[in-house]
Order: sequence, then C-alpha cells, then structure tokens
Amino acid sequence: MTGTTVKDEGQVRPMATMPPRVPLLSMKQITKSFNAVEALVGVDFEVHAHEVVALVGDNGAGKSTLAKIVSGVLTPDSGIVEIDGEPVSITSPSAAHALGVATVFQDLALCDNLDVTANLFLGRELTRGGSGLKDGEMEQTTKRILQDLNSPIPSVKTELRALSAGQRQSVAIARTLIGNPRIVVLDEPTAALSVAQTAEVLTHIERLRELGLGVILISHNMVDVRAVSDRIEVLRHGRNNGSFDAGTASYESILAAITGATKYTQGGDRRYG
Ligand SMILES: Nc1ncnc2c1ncn2[C@@H]1O[C@H](COP(=O)(O)OP(=O)(O)OP(=O)(O)O)[C@@H](O)[C@H]1O
Repeated sequence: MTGTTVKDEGQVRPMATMPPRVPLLSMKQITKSFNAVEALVGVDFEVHAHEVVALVGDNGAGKSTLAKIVSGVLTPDSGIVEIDGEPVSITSPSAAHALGVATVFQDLALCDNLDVTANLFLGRELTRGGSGLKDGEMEQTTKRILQDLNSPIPSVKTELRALSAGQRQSVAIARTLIGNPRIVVLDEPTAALSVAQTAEVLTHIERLRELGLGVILISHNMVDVRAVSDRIEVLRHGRNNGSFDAGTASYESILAAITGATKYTQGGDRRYG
C-alpha cells in the first residue's frame, strides 16, 4: 500500500491507524542454482490474501523454479520463506500442503479413468474407518467446490476422459481446494485452451481471490495476466526485473521488463537501456 488513506466499508481513514498488512507468503532473497546455472538470484516475492499475483518472464527466467520452491518440490540454496510473517521450511510437497499451499502444475496430475469426485479426493479419500469410502460426502463436497468456483461441469460422476481441456483445468483447480489451502499456485493454467475455456478458468481465478486466497499465476499470456491479476512480477535471468500494478501498467512497460529493455533494481530505481 502506498497511499496515505484507505477505504474501509465506504469510509476513508488514515493509514496510520491500520495494522501492517502481513503477506500470506513472503520470499526474500531466494537463490537457487542447478550446477553452473543460476536459476534464481536474490529474488523477492510476496502474495497477500485476496490477491492474484502474476509471475511472468521469458523462457528460462526462473518462474517454474520459484513455483517449485513454494510447492516444496525444490528447496532454495538460500533465502527466507515466510508464511503469515513466520519463517517456514517447505521441504516437501506434503510440507507445502500442510502449510496451506496447493499447486496445479501444467500436467494437471489427473486420472482419465476416474470421475470428477474421485479426482478431487485422489490420495485424500474420506473413509469410514476401514469400512469403505464416504462417497456421498465426497460428492457433496465436490459439488460445493465446483459451485464455489462457478464451474459449469455438468456432473461430478463424469469420467475425466469425457471432459474438455478447460473442464479438466477446472477440476485441477477445484482439487486444490480440498484441504482448505490459503495459497494456490497455477502454472500456465490457460496454455492451449480455447477463448471460451480460458474465460472459464479466469473466472475460477477470480473466485479464488473472492474466497480470500492468495493466487500465484504463472503465465506467458499477457492478456490473461492483465485481465485477472492485481500485481505483475517480472523475472528476467533469475532476477526480479519489475513489479507492476496490473490495473495501470502498460503492456509496453511490462514487455520491456520481460525483454530487458527496462532494467530494474530493488528500491524502485528503473533504468532504460
Ligand atoms: N532441474 C534442473 N536442472 C538444471 N537446470 C534447470 C533445472 N530446472 C530449471 N533449470 C534451469 O533453470 C533456469 C530457470 O528455469 P525455469 O524452468 O525456472 O524457467 P521458467 O521461467 O519457468 O521457463 P519456462 O517459461 O520456459 O518454463 C533455466 O536456465 C533452466 O534451464
């Protein structure tokens, strides 16, 4: 927040009376190398509740590496990761899950031969203590989550192989909501989708924000990014190279940061080269 006043239920009151807004997730000076390749060098990144932050950059910029660190797939060589202002070690995907981080990777990790409900609860089935599954409860939860996301999937009993690419992405996003996460990471959720399917997925992302989650959106598609994000963070060659308000930043300025026409140093100094 940079202004001197904030609106609260229609009222404007001085920011001085507001408590500091602690990010849901804060990453500070994150560094990660793969042998000689410096994938991330001193990267800062944060996301708040009710916020969609897009992570953009050219191929090899370090987006997936940062996402994998949030998801517990990779551990950083150095740097600090905080959740709710408290330092955490995200040492595995299950540790990430326990900390409230859910991720949809590009491969979606869904099973074609299972129905929508079974996919949502895959590996986390509700059981009756050894005497079978709570099928009814799982179906009801699946329906509720799909409603929460405004997903038009006709039946939770439909096998995945019968769904469109957009509907499969919807199921993958719905699956993240099992376990009530607070941070959702979406890796290229609209790649290879039609215009209508993309619109559906963007609606889901907006719903995630309305539900109070912090969303990290990795995407190459600037139209999608600007349509749905609050903030756009640019990585270039593994380094921060710009932070933009999605509502006001021009396409050209974001592109310049991605391509390196704009050099960015933390502290806000931007040089044009
Ligand atoms: N497991 C790995 N082993 C070696 N190098 C890796 C590994 N993972 C990533 N890299 C390298 O780290 C750098 C950052 O890669 P990363 O996949 O994070 O970029 P990206 O921004 O997600 O790119 P893309 O948009 O192409 O997916 C690249 O140079 C990549 O080749």
